[in-house]
Amino acid sequence: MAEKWVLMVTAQTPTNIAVIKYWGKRDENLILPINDSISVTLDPQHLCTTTSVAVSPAFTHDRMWLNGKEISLSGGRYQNCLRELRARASDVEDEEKGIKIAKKDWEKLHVHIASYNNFPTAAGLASSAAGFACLVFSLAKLMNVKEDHSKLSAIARQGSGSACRSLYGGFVKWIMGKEENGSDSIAVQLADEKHWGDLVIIIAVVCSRQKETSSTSGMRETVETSMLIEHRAKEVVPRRIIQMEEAIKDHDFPSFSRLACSDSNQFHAVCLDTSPPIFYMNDTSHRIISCIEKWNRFEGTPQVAYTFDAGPNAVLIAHNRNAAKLLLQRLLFYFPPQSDTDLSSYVIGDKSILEDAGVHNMKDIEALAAPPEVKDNTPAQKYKGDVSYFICTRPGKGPVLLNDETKELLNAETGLPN
Ligand SMILES: Nc1ncnc2c1ncn2[C@@H]1O[C@H](COP(=O)(O)OP(=O)(O)OP(=O)(O)O)[C@@H](O)[C@H]1O
Ligand SMILES: C[C@@](O)(CCOP(=O)(O)OP(=O)(O)O)CC(=O)O
Repeated sequence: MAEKWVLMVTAQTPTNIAVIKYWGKRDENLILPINDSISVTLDPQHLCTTTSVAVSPAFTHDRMWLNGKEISLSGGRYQNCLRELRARASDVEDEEKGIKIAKKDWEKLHVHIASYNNFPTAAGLASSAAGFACLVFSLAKLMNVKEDHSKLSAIARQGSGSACRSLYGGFVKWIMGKEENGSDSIAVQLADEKHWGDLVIIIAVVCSRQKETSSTSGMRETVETSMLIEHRAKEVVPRRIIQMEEAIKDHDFPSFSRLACSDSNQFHAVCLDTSPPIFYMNDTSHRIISCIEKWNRFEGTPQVAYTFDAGPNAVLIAHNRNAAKLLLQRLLFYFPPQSDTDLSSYVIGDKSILEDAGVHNMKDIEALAAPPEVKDNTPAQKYKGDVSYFICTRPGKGPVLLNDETKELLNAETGLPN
């Protein structure tokens, strides 16, 4: 009877978008980068991973289910995270359930992990970042690992580099570090999500199919073949990191925007400088860039920043709600949905921006006027159906424990997926 218990923890972790990009490793196994990077954590209300982890003497081996399907934990990245966590586990006691786990028992006990992403996996929406951050955060709680978030970030980093930045909310810097063992390659919070609460983020999901070149192999090929990457890592990024930290501290949107857009463009330029070249953006991505650039120039000062990760999806950061409203009107004007699409599934997340934009139904989209920056004599071309959907969100908080039993992904008695 005593051996039948299951102890479980459930947590939720956000994803993040880099505004100064990580691209290139100096150590493939430990996942040590060749430059610092800075990201904005996205509101977990709209994009997040939920993970339940459980331990029981009845479990015969470590197992994991991702979005309902069992996946193998034999990969080096999962193994590295599990090993690092087990090595730091402490005594655990649950008086209510009469459970006592001694520190040394963790080496023999097995865990079950069930995780769910509320957005497409491996589609360039940083599922690996939220996923590994959540795995490490929830297991650390289960195993009573008494280390701070920065130390945990160094473990999440070994699952996926960008995951280390998802251990914090708001604005986060991943310090590349100098040590060979990676102990100083950690994430730190620059400012929390309330610091610059005016920012509104709209993601244009251009394509949610799985991508051709993963970030991992893409950056390896860049480091091996690009001549530009060294200049970027050594000369350009260090200066941009200092400027970006200043811009965030001072709420200086024009600098923030110029740095974020330039850094995204340079990241895609080093991808193009890779042999064979890597194309992550497509025609729709390029059209979105042109639309933002034209508008920012017309206004004389940036209204919106754009940034693209290893895929065609655009992440657009608007200065404030008014800029977000004008942005959404432009996006819906150029990229209206297919006629059979439902507006409520075309713009998801924080739908209040849609209200601000005065768009309540498909007719309102058809009635949108061409933006004033479009020259009168050239009719604006529209690209119906080229965007799958838009997600409206904002900067958000870091990982949290969930105490709501209805959110648990594993059965409290069997430890198997619900
Ligand atoms: N919730 C999760 N828990 C644990 N691992 C996850 C989770 N979600 C994704 N992963 C891991 O991350 C991998 C996907 O990472 P990949 O880098 O290919 O895509 P992505 O993170 O969505 O895109 P990108 O990093 O370019 O933004 C999955 O195959 C899986 O191994
Ligand atoms: C373009 C990026 O999103 C690259 C992310 O790369 P990953 O963190 O997915 O790569 P691995 O460390 O190999 O798992 C830029 C960024 O997030 O900084």
